[in-house]
Amino acid sequence: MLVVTAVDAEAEAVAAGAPRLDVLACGVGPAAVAAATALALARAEAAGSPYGLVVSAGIGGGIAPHAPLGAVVVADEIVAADLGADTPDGFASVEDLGFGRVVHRPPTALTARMAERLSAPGGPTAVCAPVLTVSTVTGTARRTVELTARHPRAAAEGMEGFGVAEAAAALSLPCAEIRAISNVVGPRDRAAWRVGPALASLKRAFSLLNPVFEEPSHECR
Ligand SMILES: O=C(O)c1cccc(C(=O)CC[C@H]2O[C@@H](n3cnc4c(=O)[nH]cnc43)[C@H](O)[C@@H]2O)c1
Repeated sequence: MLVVTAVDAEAEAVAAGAPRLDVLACGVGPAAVAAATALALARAEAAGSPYGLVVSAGIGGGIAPHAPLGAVVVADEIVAADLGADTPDGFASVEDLGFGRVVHRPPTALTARMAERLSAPGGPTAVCAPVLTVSTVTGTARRTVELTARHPRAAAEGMEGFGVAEAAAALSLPCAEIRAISNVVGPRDRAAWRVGPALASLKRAFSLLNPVFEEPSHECR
């Protein structure tokens, strides 16, 4: 399997927890990761050693009350939350508009196994819920209210999951997403960010998840 992160610090945390996995830092935002992930997947396939699963991993914003700082969110839906049109009647997604998709669903059995493993004693607080992908980080109460009204079950926000999922889907591969919570989604407050503890949670999560990724049905090819 291939794990895709945005930045090197996230890739290092994943590799420290799961040293045998292929991990690639592909840049920030859905477009950067979609392009780099598609290239990596296509190259692996052309070389005769295709991947069987792609996982988007990194830090993310936690949506109250679902995901507190340090928690780990496993996506049961990977949602492009701002891909659409602003209209006088509110936001219309590209799916509403009839020319695209805004949700990828990871394999249910895989996300259930991931959540189960993370709930082991000594593991981080684990939540299985939709994770939103945005191109603009939420930084106001108004935007938070708007997003949570549209996605009441969502527990986290990041900037890459949907891009990774689109690349995986282009090669007919399953995709999963995992976010370790570094900040609370809401009015911008850089001083409240806890990036170090979130990276430690990400590392711990991947060390717990190793056995799941080595199970035959999700085996790296
Ligand atoms: O300057 C800011 O206010 C600010 C707020 C949140 C994130 C940033 C970044 O530039 C980091 C983006 C990077 O980290 C992931 N991430 C972490 N927290 C969030 C979030 O609350 N919403 C969206 N993305 C987040 C993201 O996946 C990127 O890789 C700056």
